[in-house]
Amino acid sequence: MSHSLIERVETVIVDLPTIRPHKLAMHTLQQQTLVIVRVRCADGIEGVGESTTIGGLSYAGESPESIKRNIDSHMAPLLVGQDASNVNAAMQRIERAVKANTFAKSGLESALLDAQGKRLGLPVSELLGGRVRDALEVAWTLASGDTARDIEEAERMLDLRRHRIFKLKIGAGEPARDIAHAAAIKRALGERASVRVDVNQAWDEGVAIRGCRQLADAGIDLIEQPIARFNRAGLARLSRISPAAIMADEAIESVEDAFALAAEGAAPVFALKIAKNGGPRAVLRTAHIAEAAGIGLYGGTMLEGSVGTLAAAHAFLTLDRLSWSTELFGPLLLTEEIVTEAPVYRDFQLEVPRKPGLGLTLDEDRLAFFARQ
Ligand SMILES: O=C(O)C[C@H]1C=CC(=O)O1
Ligand SMILES: [Mn+2]
Repeated sequence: MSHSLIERVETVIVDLPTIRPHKLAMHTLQQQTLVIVRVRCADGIEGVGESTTIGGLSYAGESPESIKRNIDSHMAPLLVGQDASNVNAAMQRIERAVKANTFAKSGLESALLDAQGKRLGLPVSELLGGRVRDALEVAWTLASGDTARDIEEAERMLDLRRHRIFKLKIGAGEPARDIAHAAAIKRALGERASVRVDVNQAWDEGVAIRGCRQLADAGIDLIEQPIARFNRAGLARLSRISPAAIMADEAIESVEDAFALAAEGAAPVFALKIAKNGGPRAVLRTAHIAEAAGIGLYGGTMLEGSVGTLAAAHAFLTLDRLSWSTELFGPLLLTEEIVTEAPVYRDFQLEVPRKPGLGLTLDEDRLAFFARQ
Protein backbone atom coordinates (compact mmCIF):
# COMPACT_ATOMS: atom_id res chain seq x y z
CA MET A 1 0.00 0.00 0.00
CA SER A 2 2.95 2.26 -0.70
CA HIS A 3 0.72 4.80 -2.50
CA SER A 4 -0.96 5.76 0.77
CA LEU A 5 2.25 6.36 2.72
CA ILE A 6 2.26 9.40 5.00
CA GLU A 7 4.55 12.06 3.48
CA ARG A 8 4.12 15.00 5.84
CA VAL A 9 2.37 16.00 9.05
CA GLU A 10 1.81 19.74 9.54
CA THR A 11 0.35 21.75 12.39
CA VAL A 12 -1.00 25.29 12.30
CA ILE A 13 -2.05 27.41 15.28
CA VAL A 14 -5.08 29.53 14.44
CA ASP A 15 -6.46 32.36 16.60
CA LEU A 16 -10.13 33.18 16.01
CA PRO A 17 -12.35 35.83 17.60
CA THR A 18 -15.36 34.77 19.70
CA ILE A 19 -18.84 36.32 19.49
CA ARG A 20 -18.50 37.53 23.10
CA PRO A 21 -16.25 36.86 26.09
CA HIS A 22 -16.88 33.31 27.38
CA LYS A 23 -16.43 33.08 31.17
CA LEU A 24 -15.38 29.81 32.76
CA ALA A 25 -14.39 29.28 36.39
CA MET A 26 -10.69 29.14 35.50
CA HIS A 27 -10.43 31.43 32.49
CA THR A 28 -12.29 33.95 30.33
CA LEU A 29 -11.95 33.33 26.61
CA GLN A 30 -11.69 36.50 24.51
CA GLN A 31 -10.74 34.45 21.47
CA GLN A 32 -10.22 30.75 20.83
CA THR A 33 -7.02 29.10 19.62
CA LEU A 34 -7.25 26.02 17.42
CA VAL A 35 -4.46 23.67 16.40
CA ILE A 36 -5.15 22.29 12.93
CA VAL A 37 -3.38 19.05 11.99
CA ARG A 38 -2.81 18.11 8.33
CA VAL A 39 -1.65 14.65 7.29
CA ARG A 40 -0.54 14.56 3.64
CA CYS A 41 -0.31 11.19 1.93
CA ALA A 42 1.51 9.99 -1.20
CA ASP A 43 -1.78 9.20 -2.96
CA GLY A 44 -2.63 12.93 -2.93
CA ILE A 45 -5.12 12.61 -0.10
CA GLU A 46 -4.94 14.93 2.88
CA GLY A 47 -6.55 14.25 6.25
CA VAL A 48 -7.41 17.15 8.54
CA GLY A 49 -7.83 17.04 12.32
CA GLU A 50 -7.94 19.48 15.23
CA SER A 51 -6.29 19.49 18.67
CA THR A 52 -7.86 22.30 20.64
CA THR A 53 -7.90 23.17 24.32
CA ILE A 54 -9.29 26.04 26.41
CA GLY A 55 -7.35 28.86 28.08
CA GLY A 56 -3.72 27.95 27.50
CA LEU A 57 -2.72 25.66 30.36
CA SER A 58 -5.56 26.67 32.67
CA TYR A 59 -7.85 23.77 31.68
CA ALA A 60 -5.62 20.79 31.00
CA GLY A 61 -1.98 19.70 30.70
CA GLU A 62 -1.52 20.57 27.02
CA SER A 63 -1.43 24.09 25.53
CA PRO A 64 -1.78 24.98 21.83
CA GLU A 65 1.96 25.65 21.70
CA SER A 66 2.90 22.36 23.40
CA ILE A 67 0.49 20.42 21.18
CA LYS A 68 2.11 21.88 18.06
CA ARG A 69 5.62 21.31 19.37
CA ASN A 70 4.92 17.75 20.51
CA ILE A 71 3.32 16.74 17.23
CA ASP A 72 6.06 18.40 15.14
CA SER A 73 9.00 17.04 17.17
CA HIS A 74 7.79 13.72 18.55
CA MET A 75 4.73 12.38 16.74
CA ALA A 76 5.11 13.47 13.10
CA PRO A 77 8.45 11.61 12.72
CA LEU A 78 6.75 8.42 13.97
CA LEU A 79 4.08 8.71 11.28
CA VAL A 80 6.06 9.79 8.21
CA GLY A 81 6.62 6.75 5.99
CA GLN A 82 3.85 4.75 7.67
CA ASP A 83 0.76 3.49 5.85
CA ALA A 84 -2.00 6.10 6.29
CA SER A 85 -4.69 3.58 5.40
CA ASN A 86 -4.06 1.54 8.57
CA VAL A 87 -5.34 3.78 11.37
CA ASN A 88 -4.93 1.03 13.98
CA ALA A 89 -1.26 0.46 13.18
CA ALA A 90 -0.50 4.19 12.99
CA MET A 91 -2.17 5.04 16.30
CA GLN A 92 -0.67 2.01 18.07
CA ARG A 93 2.76 3.21 16.95
CA ILE A 94 2.06 6.62 18.50
CA GLU A 95 0.59 5.01 21.63
CA ARG A 96 3.73 2.92 22.22
CA ALA A 97 6.00 5.98 22.11
CA VAL A 98 3.79 8.70 23.64
CA LYS A 99 2.43 8.13 27.11
CA ALA A 100 -0.04 11.00 27.61
CA ASN A 101 -0.90 13.91 25.25
CA THR A 102 -4.43 12.85 24.38
CA PHE A 103 -5.15 16.27 22.81
CA ALA A 104 -2.33 15.92 20.30
CA LYS A 105 -3.29 12.30 19.60
CA SER A 106 -6.90 13.32 19.02
CA GLY A 107 -6.00 15.67 16.17
CA LEU A 108 -3.79 13.03 14.56
CA GLU A 109 -6.37 10.25 14.89
CA SER A 110 -9.06 12.56 13.46
CA ALA A 111 -6.81 13.46 10.50
CA LEU A 112 -6.03 9.80 9.77
CA LEU A 113 -9.75 8.95 9.86
CA ASP A 114 -10.56 11.92 7.61
CA ALA A 115 -7.92 10.78 5.10
CA GLN A 116 -9.11 7.17 5.14
CA GLY A 117 -12.74 8.25 4.71
CA LYS A 118 -11.81 10.40 1.70
CA ARG A 119 -9.78 7.47 0.30
CA LEU A 120 -12.69 5.03 0.59
CA GLY A 121 -15.48 7.52 -0.13
CA LEU A 122 -17.01 6.92 3.33
CA PRO A 123 -17.99 9.26 6.17
CA VAL A 124 -15.89 8.82 9.34
CA SER A 125 -19.05 7.62 11.12
CA GLU A 126 -19.12 4.65 8.71
CA LEU A 127 -15.44 3.87 9.36
CA LEU A 128 -16.42 3.74 13.04
CA GLY A 129 -18.98 1.03 12.36
CA GLY A 130 -21.92 3.06 11.12
CA ARG A 131 -24.08 5.94 12.28
CA VAL A 132 -27.47 5.38 13.90
CA ARG A 133 -28.60 9.02 13.43
CA ASP A 134 -27.77 11.92 11.09
CA ALA A 135 -28.03 14.78 13.59
CA LEU A 136 -27.26 15.54 17.24
CA GLU A 137 -29.13 17.78 19.66
CA VAL A 138 -26.80 20.56 20.83
CA ALA A 139 -26.81 22.50 24.11
CA TRP A 140 -25.64 26.12 24.31
CA THR A 141 -23.45 27.56 27.07
CA LEU A 142 -24.60 30.81 28.65
CA ALA A 143 -21.41 32.38 29.96
CA SER A 144 -21.58 36.13 29.42
CA GLY A 145 -21.15 36.64 33.16
CA ASP A 146 -24.43 38.57 33.41
CA THR A 147 -27.79 37.02 34.40
CA ALA A 148 -30.06 39.33 32.36
CA ARG A 149 -27.86 39.03 29.28
CA ASP A 150 -27.82 35.23 29.65
CA ILE A 151 -31.63 35.09 29.83
CA GLU A 152 -31.91 37.28 26.72
CA GLU A 153 -29.45 35.05 24.92
CA ALA A 154 -31.40 31.92 25.90
CA GLU A 155 -34.69 33.44 24.72
CA ARG A 156 -33.09 34.26 21.37
CA MET A 157 -31.83 30.68 21.03
CA LEU A 158 -35.29 29.29 21.80
CA ASP A 159 -36.91 31.65 19.26
CA LEU A 160 -34.39 30.62 16.60
CA ARG A 161 -35.03 26.93 17.48
CA ARG A 162 -31.26 26.59 17.81
CA HIS A 163 -30.99 25.36 21.42
CA ARG A 164 -33.33 24.29 24.21
CA ILE A 165 -30.65 22.94 26.56
CA PHE A 166 -28.53 25.50 28.38
CA LYS A 167 -25.36 24.99 30.38
CA LEU A 168 -24.30 27.71 32.78
CA LYS A 169 -20.67 28.23 33.69
CA ILE A 170 -20.50 28.83 37.42
CA GLY A 171 -17.88 28.47 40.14
CA ALA A 172 -15.93 31.71 39.64
CA GLY A 173 -18.15 33.69 42.04
CA GLU A 174 -19.58 33.24 45.51
CA PRO A 175 -21.48 29.93 45.60
CA ALA A 176 -24.68 31.59 46.88
CA ARG A 177 -24.60 34.17 44.04
CA ASP A 178 -23.83 31.53 41.43
CA ILE A 179 -26.75 29.39 42.63
CA ALA A 180 -29.08 32.41 42.60
CA HIS A 181 -27.90 33.16 39.03
CA ALA A 182 -28.72 29.59 37.93
CA ALA A 183 -32.08 29.65 39.74
CA ALA A 184 -33.04 32.96 38.07
CA ILE A 185 -32.29 31.59 34.62
CA LYS A 186 -34.26 28.38 35.25
CA ARG A 187 -37.17 30.44 36.63
CA ALA A 188 -37.22 32.59 33.47
CA LEU A 189 -37.07 29.61 31.08
CA GLY A 190 -39.24 27.16 33.03
CA GLU A 191 -40.22 23.95 31.30
CA ARG A 192 -39.19 25.34 27.92
CA ALA A 193 -35.58 24.38 28.52
CA SER A 194 -33.25 22.03 30.36
CA VAL A 195 -30.87 24.09 32.49
CA ARG A 196 -27.59 22.61 33.68
CA VAL A 197 -24.47 23.93 35.37
CA ASP A 198 -20.74 23.34 34.98
CA VAL A 199 -18.72 24.22 38.09
CA ASN A 200 -15.38 23.30 36.44
CA GLN A 201 -13.95 21.89 39.73
CA ALA A 202 -14.33 25.20 41.60
CA TRP A 203 -16.06 23.96 44.78
CA ASP A 204 -14.77 21.91 47.65
CA GLU A 205 -16.83 18.97 48.80
CA GLY A 206 -18.44 20.80 51.72
CA VAL A 207 -19.70 23.62 49.49
CA ALA A 208 -20.82 21.10 46.89
CA ILE A 209 -22.94 19.05 49.34
CA ARG A 210 -25.14 22.06 49.99
CA GLY A 211 -24.80 23.49 46.46
CA CYS A 212 -26.01 20.36 44.70
CA ARG A 213 -29.15 20.20 46.86
CA GLN A 214 -29.92 23.87 46.24
CA LEU A 215 -29.33 23.58 42.50
CA ALA A 216 -31.62 20.55 42.32
CA ASP A 217 -34.31 22.43 44.26
CA ALA A 218 -34.05 25.25 41.70
CA GLY A 219 -34.76 22.78 38.87
CA ILE A 220 -31.21 22.31 37.54
CA ASP A 221 -31.01 18.92 35.77
CA LEU A 222 -27.31 18.20 35.69
CA ILE A 223 -24.25 19.32 37.68
CA GLU A 224 -20.93 19.00 35.88
CA GLN A 225 -17.63 18.45 37.72
CA PRO A 226 -18.50 20.34 40.93
CA ILE A 227 -15.23 19.43 42.70
CA ALA A 228 -11.55 18.82 41.89
CA ARG A 229 -10.91 16.21 39.24
CA PHE A 230 -8.64 14.17 41.53
CA ASN A 231 -11.28 13.88 44.29
CA ARG A 232 -12.94 10.79 42.86
CA ALA A 233 -14.11 9.48 46.22
CA GLY A 234 -15.73 12.87 46.88
CA LEU A 235 -17.47 12.74 43.49
CA ALA A 236 -18.84 9.30 44.38
CA ARG A 237 -20.10 10.62 47.74
CA LEU A 238 -21.76 13.60 46.02
CA SER A 239 -23.34 11.36 43.41
CA ARG A 240 -25.02 9.37 46.18
CA ILE A 241 -26.61 12.40 47.87
CA SER A 242 -27.25 14.85 45.02
CA PRO A 243 -30.88 14.92 43.82
CA ALA A 244 -29.60 16.25 40.45
CA ALA A 245 -27.36 14.00 38.34
CA ILE A 246 -23.60 14.58 38.63
CA MET A 247 -21.44 14.49 35.49
CA ALA A 248 -17.71 13.73 35.40
CA ASP A 249 -15.79 15.96 32.97
CA GLU A 250 -12.26 16.99 34.00
CA ALA A 251 -12.00 13.75 36.05
CA ILE A 252 -11.74 11.92 32.73
CA GLU A 253 -8.32 12.58 31.23
CA SER A 254 -8.03 9.19 29.55
CA VAL A 255 -9.90 5.99 28.78
CA GLU A 256 -8.25 4.49 31.88
CA ASP A 257 -9.65 7.30 34.06
CA ALA A 258 -13.09 6.50 32.70
CA PHE A 259 -12.65 2.86 33.69
CA ALA A 260 -11.56 3.80 37.23
CA LEU A 261 -14.47 6.23 37.65
CA ALA A 262 -16.93 3.61 36.43
CA ALA A 263 -15.46 0.96 38.74
CA GLU A 264 -15.68 3.36 41.70
CA GLY A 265 -19.24 4.41 40.89
CA ALA A 266 -18.06 8.01 40.90
CA ALA A 267 -20.70 9.58 38.65
CA PRO A 268 -23.90 8.56 36.84
CA VAL A 269 -23.05 10.63 33.72
CA PHE A 270 -19.80 10.96 31.71
CA ALA A 271 -18.84 13.83 29.39
CA LEU A 272 -17.29 12.34 26.25
CA LYS A 273 -14.50 14.42 24.72
CA ILE A 274 -12.29 13.30 21.85
CA ALA A 275 -9.47 15.50 23.19
CA LYS A 276 -9.45 13.80 26.61
CA ASN A 277 -9.30 10.29 25.22
CA GLY A 278 -7.13 10.62 22.12
CA GLY A 279 -9.57 10.87 19.22
CA PRO A 280 -12.89 9.72 17.81
CA ARG A 281 -12.03 6.01 18.15
CA ALA A 282 -10.53 6.48 21.59
CA VAL A 283 -13.59 8.34 22.92
CA LEU A 284 -15.77 5.41 21.88
CA ARG A 285 -13.74 3.16 24.19
CA THR A 286 -14.78 5.43 27.08
CA ALA A 287 -18.37 5.42 25.82
CA HIS A 288 -18.40 1.63 25.79
CA ILE A 289 -17.01 1.44 29.34
CA ALA A 290 -19.79 3.79 30.42
CA GLU A 291 -22.43 1.76 28.59
CA ALA A 292 -21.24 -1.43 30.28
CA ALA A 293 -21.47 0.30 33.66
CA GLY A 294 -24.92 1.81 33.04
CA ILE A 295 -23.54 5.36 33.00
CA GLY A 296 -25.34 8.02 30.95
CA LEU A 297 -23.56 9.76 28.07
CA TYR A 298 -23.11 13.38 27.08
CA GLY A 299 -21.24 14.50 23.95
CA GLY A 300 -18.80 17.12 25.25
CA THR A 301 -16.61 19.77 23.62
CA MET A 302 -13.34 21.59 24.24
CA LEU A 303 -14.82 24.46 22.20
CA GLU A 304 -13.25 23.18 19.03
CA GLY A 305 -13.87 24.78 15.66
CA SER A 306 -15.64 22.98 12.81
CA VAL A 307 -12.98 20.31 12.26
CA GLY A 308 -12.80 19.09 15.87
CA THR A 309 -16.55 19.46 16.29
CA LEU A 310 -17.27 17.27 13.27
CA ALA A 311 -14.65 14.72 14.37
CA ALA A 312 -16.49 14.35 17.68
CA ALA A 313 -19.89 14.36 15.98
CA HIS A 314 -19.01 11.41 13.72
CA ALA A 315 -18.15 9.35 16.82
CA PHE A 316 -21.29 10.40 18.71
CA LEU A 317 -23.50 9.51 15.72
CA THR A 318 -22.61 5.85 16.25
CA LEU A 319 -23.80 5.58 19.87
CA ASP A 320 -26.98 3.81 20.87
CA ARG A 321 -28.03 6.42 23.40
CA LEU A 322 -26.85 9.94 24.24
CA SER A 323 -29.24 10.46 27.13
CA TRP A 324 -27.93 13.96 27.89
CA SER A 325 -27.42 15.06 24.25
CA THR A 326 -24.34 17.06 23.23
CA GLU A 327 -22.75 20.50 23.45
CA LEU A 328 -21.09 20.54 20.03
CA PHE A 329 -21.63 24.28 19.52
CA GLY A 330 -17.96 25.35 19.19
CA PRO A 331 -18.22 26.77 15.65
CA LEU A 332 -21.16 28.95 16.78
CA LEU A 333 -18.99 30.66 19.41
CA LEU A 334 -16.56 31.85 16.71
CA THR A 335 -17.11 34.78 14.36
CA GLU A 336 -14.92 33.31 11.63
CA GLU A 337 -14.69 30.01 9.74
CA ILE A 338 -11.63 28.25 8.29
CA VAL A 339 -13.67 25.72 6.29
CA THR A 340 -15.52 26.42 3.02
CA GLU A 341 -18.93 25.28 4.29
CA ALA A 342 -19.80 25.84 7.94
CA PRO A 343 -21.61 23.02 9.77
CA VAL A 344 -25.41 23.37 9.71
CA TYR A 345 -27.38 23.85 12.94
CA ARG A 346 -31.15 23.55 12.54
CA ASP A 347 -34.10 22.61 14.72
CA PHE A 348 -31.95 22.28 17.87
CA GLN A 349 -29.57 19.93 16.09
CA LEU A 350 -26.22 19.78 14.35
CA GLU A 351 -26.70 18.04 11.01
CA VAL A 352 -23.89 15.81 9.77
CA PRO A 353 -24.08 15.14 6.02
CA ARG A 354 -22.94 11.78 4.67
CA LYS A 355 -19.85 13.07 2.91
CA PRO A 356 -16.47 11.30 2.72
CA GLY A 357 -14.19 11.75 5.74
CA LEU A 358 -15.24 14.46 8.16
CA GLY A 359 -17.08 16.13 5.28
CA LEU A 360 -15.18 19.42 5.42
CA THR A 361 -12.80 21.36 3.16
CA LEU A 362 -10.30 23.84 4.56
CA ASP A 363 -10.58 27.39 3.24
CA GLU A 364 -6.88 27.96 2.56
CA ASP A 365 -7.16 31.77 2.36
CA ARG A 366 -9.01 32.08 5.69
CA LEU A 367 -6.68 29.56 7.31
CA ALA A 368 -3.60 31.49 6.14
CA PHE A 369 -5.16 34.78 7.27
CA PHE A 370 -5.81 33.59 10.84
CA ALA A 371 -2.73 31.37 11.21
CA ARG A 372 -0.34 32.53 13.91
CA GLN A 373 2.97 33.61 12.36
O1 LIG B 1 -17.14 21.60 29.60
C1 LIG B 1 -16.18 22.35 29.73
O2 LIG B 1 -15.64 22.36 30.82
C2 LIG B 1 -15.60 23.15 28.62
C3 LIG B 1 -16.50 23.75 27.62
C4 LIG B 1 -17.67 23.05 27.17
C5 LIG B 1 -18.65 23.95 26.96
C6 LIG B 1 -18.19 25.19 27.39
O3 LIG B 1 -18.80 26.26 27.38
O4 LIG B 1 -16.94 25.05 27.88
MN1 LIG C 1 -17.10 20.84 31.70
